[in-house]
Amino acid sequence: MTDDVSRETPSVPDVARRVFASDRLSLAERFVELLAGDGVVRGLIGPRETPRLWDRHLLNCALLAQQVPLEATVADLGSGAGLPGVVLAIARPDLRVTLVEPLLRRTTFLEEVVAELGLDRVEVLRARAEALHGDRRFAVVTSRALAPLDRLLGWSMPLVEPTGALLAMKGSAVAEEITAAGPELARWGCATPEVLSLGADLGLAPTVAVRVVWADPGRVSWPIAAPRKRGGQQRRAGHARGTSNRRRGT
Ligand SMILES: C[S@@+](CC[C@H](N)C(=O)[O-])C[C@H]1O[C@@H](n2cnc3c(N)ncnc32)[C@H](O)[C@@H]1O
Repeated sequence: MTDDVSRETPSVPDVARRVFASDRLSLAERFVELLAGDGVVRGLIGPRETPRLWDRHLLNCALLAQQVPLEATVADLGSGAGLPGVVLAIARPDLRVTLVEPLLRRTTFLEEVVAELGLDRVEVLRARAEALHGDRRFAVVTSRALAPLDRLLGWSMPLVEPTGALLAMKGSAVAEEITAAGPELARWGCATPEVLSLGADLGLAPTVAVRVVWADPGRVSWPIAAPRKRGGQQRRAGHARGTSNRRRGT
């Protein structure tokens, strides 16, 4: 860390008052403090991110909340320090959020954050996404900075309910990712992805997300099996390796 990087908690921007309900804003502020403090000290957030915790992290993750149906179950894959999962839980207390993260250092931080903020509808699972295949399904499966879309489909779609959606935060290369994922989208039986540009109405730099749903929800059977690769063996998604590594909590 260079000396010129401020570790001070950034102050709340005015726009945050329009993004978070008044009774949830203090939780968002506390989460920013935790990220700027322990999150940086424990190496979960780069010190250079501290001044932009609101703009680059909290606010754009909160924009995703508008896209999640009422009282939905949400799995946030590769949650890291809680982005976007913890922010969704703060912004939308009606949601049931499962934070899925394989690294102990990160799940320990997540459990502390959940306890400190009193987020009683949030569970922390120390697991890789694949370890939940065949075991759990969710209305919405979110992620940010986890993997390119083609790989994300294989990790996420077995967890998506027939009428649910994958909702991934992406960067400006989203169109290229969708093109590259063409064969995987077809193989999994997904509809054409929808690209969302969020935040313009609030004067924020656009946050880009992609939503992927099943093309034919009526044909999605359970457990959702990985579709056959040309010339390859079909394998049951529910028997993904790593299940023995799945643990609740730390
Ligand atoms: C680049 S970080 C992104 C963290 C957070 N989503 C964010 O945007 O700040 C990717 C995270 O995904 C986790 N991860 C990697 N492979 C995974 C998998 N197969 N299933 C679930 N999480 C995974 C890593 O441990 C890491 O915490």
